[in-house]
Amino acid sequence: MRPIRIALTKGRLEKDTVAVFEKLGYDCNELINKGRKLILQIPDRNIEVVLAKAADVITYVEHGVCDLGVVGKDTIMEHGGSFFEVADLGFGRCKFALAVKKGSDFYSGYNIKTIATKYPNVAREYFAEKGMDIEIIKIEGSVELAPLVGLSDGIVDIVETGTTLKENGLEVAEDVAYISARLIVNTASLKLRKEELEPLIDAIQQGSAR
Ligand SMILES: Nc1ncnc2c1ncn2[C@@H]1O[C@H](COP(=O)(O)OP(=O)(O)OP(=O)(O)O)[C@@H](O)[C@H]1O
Ligand SMILES: O=P(O)(O)OC[C@H]1O[C@H](OP(=O)(O)OP(=O)(O)O)[C@H](O)[C@@H]1O
Repeated sequence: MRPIRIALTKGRLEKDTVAVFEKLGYDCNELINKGRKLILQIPDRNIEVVLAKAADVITYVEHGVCDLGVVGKDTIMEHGGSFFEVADLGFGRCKFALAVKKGSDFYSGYNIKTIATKYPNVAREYFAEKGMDIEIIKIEGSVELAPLVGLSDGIVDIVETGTTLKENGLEVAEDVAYISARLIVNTASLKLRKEELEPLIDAIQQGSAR
């Protein structure tokens, strides 16, 4: 049988995830000195770590080629999927928010409002719950630009420190959802490799507790 495989989101969540493994005493040499390598070994635990883009972490876990995944709640909310979310790891904290130009009232007037966002499903669901019709424009990055140049009335985006909003004359109108890194697990793996996975899930959960 292959080693237990964990898909890890590249980028902002990477350092904190590796810190959890280090706290558990795992040999993280390959992870720390990874270069351009994408599959890395934690040799003393017979664990393989796969580095992937956030949405792909879900894909690898859903297909069962990875047993576990570390991914932001933002990605889970946007992409959904069939897996178990087993732990809130408490790092990668930020939020989804509706933001507008400073001093403007998003809800004023009767026109259909336009939202620019990298997260169309999250935005659609948020306004659907309010029973509000909106137009969504998908943007790939630097979403804060959209209301500034007149493309949209507001944005639904990730806010962490609030610096990007502040430096661009925008402000939070409403908080949409709390975000943090989550541990996800393939549904079949949890049954078939229960004896290996349960202690590992518990350990990662404990290692992530501050
Ligand atoms: N300020 C932030 N902006 C974006 N994501 C953040 C922030 N703070 C924490 N996160 C979390 O970190 C995760 C990874 O973010 P990161 O920017 O590294 O990758 P990404 O969202 O896929 O962006 P990109 O497409 O630019 O690679 C996010 O999914 C989110 O859960
Ligand atoms: O509240 P802050 O601490 O300023 O962080 C929030 C910013 O960080 C993210 O952008 P990212 O850096 O991933 O770039 P992007 O806009 O190209 O997605 C997010 O989309 C916001 O723009």
